[in-house]
Amino acid sequence: MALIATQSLTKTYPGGVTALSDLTLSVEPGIIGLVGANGAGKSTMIKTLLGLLTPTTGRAEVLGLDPTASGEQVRARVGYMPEHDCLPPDMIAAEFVTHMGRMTGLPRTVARERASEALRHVGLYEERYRQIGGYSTGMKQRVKLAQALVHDPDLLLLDEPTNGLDPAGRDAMLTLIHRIGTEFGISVVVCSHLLGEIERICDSLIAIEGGRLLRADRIDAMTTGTDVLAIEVAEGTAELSAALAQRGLTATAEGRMLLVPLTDEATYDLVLRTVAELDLPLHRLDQRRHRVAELFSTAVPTPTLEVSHV
Ligand SMILES: Nc1ncnc2c1ncn2[C@@H]1O[C@H](COP(=O)(O)OP(=O)(O)OP(=O)(O)O)[C@@H](O)[C@H]1O
Repeated sequence: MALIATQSLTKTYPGGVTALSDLTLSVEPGIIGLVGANGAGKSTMIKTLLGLLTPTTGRAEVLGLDPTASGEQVRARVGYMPEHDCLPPDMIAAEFVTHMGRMTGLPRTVARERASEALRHVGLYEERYRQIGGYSTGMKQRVKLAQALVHDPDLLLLDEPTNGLDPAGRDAMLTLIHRIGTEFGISVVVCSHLLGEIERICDSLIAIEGGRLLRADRIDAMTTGTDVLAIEVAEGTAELSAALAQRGLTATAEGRMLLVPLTDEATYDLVLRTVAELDLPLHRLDQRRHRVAELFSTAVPTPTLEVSHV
């Protein structure tokens, strides 16, 4: 069974903005990145999956349930971390998370135990009796994550969990999300406009732009090998390029690398032989892989979408 599936999902807000347009996708359990520039429709997608927004047309399915018809059942099995600050500053973290547990229907003592456990998982156990208002931004994000975990969900929907964090805080949050996804066996959908940072912790990606689906697939399927061979030598790049040309291989320079078309296995041998004959120190020889960022580069420029350069 798919973790999440949508068929022609479209959401137009009353003002006329179409935030999601004809989205059809299916993703398997795991850690899934929902990536797109600001305004791409990520939050709308999350709220639709939770049953908080009703699709204008089309349908969604989460854990085999229709969130429009069975919103409560979906929310009983899904934890949600909203994007914006929504924490009561005067409340003690342990009380707040317990309260959120009670809201999901847990008995008082169970909710209290689960709250302590969730706060331990996010690294706030020692600080759990402090008022939330005195917490740092990173700690507040962790409380939001703890309340999403308190009822032991099967799926977490995290809306921009690294928002407002410095690079070290972002790293720590991503490591924590990865741990939750891998060690606890909970599937996670993590929204971000920063492709580079979530790409490394996710198994799959849903890439959207202007409400339209660019691609939903496993990351390894998006980064298959290209038919280009990248060669880097410590010195003698021009010399190598000329020698390759003599052997019928047209090399294009890209920074310190030479790129040659990879027609078959013989191309590797030809390059290796040429490098050896010229006695050049070879730094790198590998088949170029597609990068996830290429998904976005063919579409309308998205200045707010930061991509990794690997
Ligand atoms: N309640 C609403 N009423 C009208 N338009 C809305 C509403 N919420 C969102 N939108 C619009 O829908 C589009 C998608 O917004 P959404 O918040 O889903 O995008 P996002 O990818 O989550 O962006 P961000 O990262 O900035 O939150 C935007 O053009 C936004 O202005």
